[in-house]
Amino acid sequence: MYVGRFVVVGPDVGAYRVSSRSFPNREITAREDALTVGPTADAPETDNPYVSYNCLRVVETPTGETAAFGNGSHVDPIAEKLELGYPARDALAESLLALDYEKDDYNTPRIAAMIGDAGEALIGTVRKDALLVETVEEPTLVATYEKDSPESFGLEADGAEAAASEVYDLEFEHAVCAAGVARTEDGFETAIENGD
Ligand SMILES: NC(=O)c1ncn([C@@H]2O[C@H](COP(=O)(O)O)[C@@H](O)[C@H]2O)c1NC=O
Repeated sequence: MYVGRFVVVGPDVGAYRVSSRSFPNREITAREDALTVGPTADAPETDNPYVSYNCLRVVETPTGETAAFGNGSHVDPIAEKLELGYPARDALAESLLALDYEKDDYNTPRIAAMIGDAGEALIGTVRKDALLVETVEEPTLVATYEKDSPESFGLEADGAEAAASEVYDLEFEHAVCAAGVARTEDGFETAIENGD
């Protein structure tokens, strides 16, 4: 099954996977304050605005650290609103709605998730027909296609590296790269899985 990009999030661990038919030559790199999806050195040039973006950011909010992740440029306003102290629900809903679903051939939804340092976790998506933002108590998945409403998902990983490799290895077709994030006693740890 092809579900496109997806996030999984629970109170302690989260992950984001890029699956792609149209632009598989991509990788995640660690920048100073973000994990970024972008083309590999040998990738053909593209002007597709949805190919490169910060997919995961860890920010300081007025109440502690928070990790935000998703499938596009909405991750930045979500992170910035969380830094400003917006309630997590509002940061997700306002940013998803402001940027809205992608105006491509598939009306691709935007998906997002966050984990706060007290274990508060939320997931959200904006589709052509809906805006959904939910608090989650157990690992939950939402994808761009097919599984496009949040559903319970048995993520077993208990660390960032394990989460990135677990979602990368899932059976869903056209895996490209993945990021993982986990809450630890010393703040959030992140990890990247770019395959072989
Ligand atoms: N975020 C991404 O990495 C991403 N990659 C591709 N897209 C969009 O999804 C469309 C379909 O891509 P694909 O056939 O690779 O699933 C692309 O034309 C593009 O508009 C993306 N946008 C949302 O998921």
